[in-house]
Amino acid sequence: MKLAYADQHAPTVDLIQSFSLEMTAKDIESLTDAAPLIPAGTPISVTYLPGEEMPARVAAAQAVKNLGFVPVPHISARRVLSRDDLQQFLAMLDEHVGIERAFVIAGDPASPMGPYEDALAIIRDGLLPAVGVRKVGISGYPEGHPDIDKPKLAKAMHDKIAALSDQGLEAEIMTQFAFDADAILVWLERIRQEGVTIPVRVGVPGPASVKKLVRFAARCGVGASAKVMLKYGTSITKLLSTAGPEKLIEELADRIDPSVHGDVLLHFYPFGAFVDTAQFIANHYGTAKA
Ligand SMILES: NC(=O)C1=CN([C@@H]2O[C@H](COP(=O)(O)OP(=O)(O)OC[C@H]3O[C@@H](n4cnc5c(N)ncnc54)[C@H](O)[C@@H]3O)[C@@H](O)[C@H]2O)C=CC1
Ligand SMILES: Nc1nc(=O)c2c([nH]1)NC[C@@H]1CN(c3ccc(C(=O)N[C@@H](CCC(=O)O)C(=O)O)cc3)CN21
Repeated sequence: MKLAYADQHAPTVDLIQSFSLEMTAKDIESLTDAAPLIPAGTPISVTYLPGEEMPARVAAAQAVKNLGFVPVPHISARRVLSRDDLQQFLAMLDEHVGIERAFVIAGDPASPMGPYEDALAIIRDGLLPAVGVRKVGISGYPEGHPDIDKPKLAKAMHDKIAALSDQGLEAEIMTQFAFDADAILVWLERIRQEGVTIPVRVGVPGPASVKKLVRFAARCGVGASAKVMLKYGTSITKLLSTAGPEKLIEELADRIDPSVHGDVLLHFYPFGAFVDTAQFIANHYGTAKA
């Protein structure tokens, strides 16, 4: 599938082809409204946030599937209360949805709420292929992680890729969102030098008020300094103004060299503004026909 890239600047790679999106369990109505704007077959992640019930997450994945998209349920290892709970969640997804993809992440709790310490523990448990999962997303941190040092992140990435490969599963990286093209490009180059060849979906924010961007950045441990936000195309003094990722995407499209940065796609984080994000993508990059 190729999407038309409507910008004047011809990208060196077709960065926007087959982008992915993210929703929460609360976004089913927005997903339904936005569906005509989104190409069939688009992967749509369903987050695993605290305070959501399992059936709501399953219903969201079901809506994704029914509307013609590919559900990518998230599993937050440290938030899983027991192996039974995880098995139940996966069985519900299998029965009511039918999933071929999932995304595994440790999660923010400082210590595990159940038996799974990290994403690797979920993968190693082997429950995913048993319910038909064939492709698994893992994290990536273009700007590093505030609480996990670089060697630990690199080791975790390699261990997860190896464990997925051992089970015959495909792997891809979906990164934490970032505002800084330089940081993203340097990180991509580094992981490729370290031998990571799997596709990377670079996480970018959807259009949002500067206030919301700064709030989410603080909450997620992402840099949003005055300097970085200026490069992104806005100013942190204009808290109520809206900023989209168009400059960041244009810069990435101009500068990504597949021989250096590998296979790179985009993943949009709407932060609650799902319809606005789908509209933004359709407006800027062409309505998406397979
Ligand atoms: N990228 C994203 O979209 C999201 C990221 N997160 C963040 O991801 C972090 C790590 O997840 P993964 O990259 O899947 O790690 P991971 O499961 O691959 O673990 C890597 C290493 O970091 C340690 N670790 C994991 N979570 C930690 C935490 N909260 N505090 C301190 N050490 C931790 C693990 O024990 C392991 O040694 C979470 O802590 C959270 O901050 C959470 C939700 C979404
Ligand atoms: N470290 C870390 N922890 C996370 O939980 C996290 C990340 N990183 N990176 C990005 C994703 C995206 N995440 C989220 C978290 C919350 C909403 C959410 O609650 N949205 C609200 C409205 C948004 C608002 O607060 O204005 C909603 O109702 O959907 C969405 C995405 C969580 N994520």
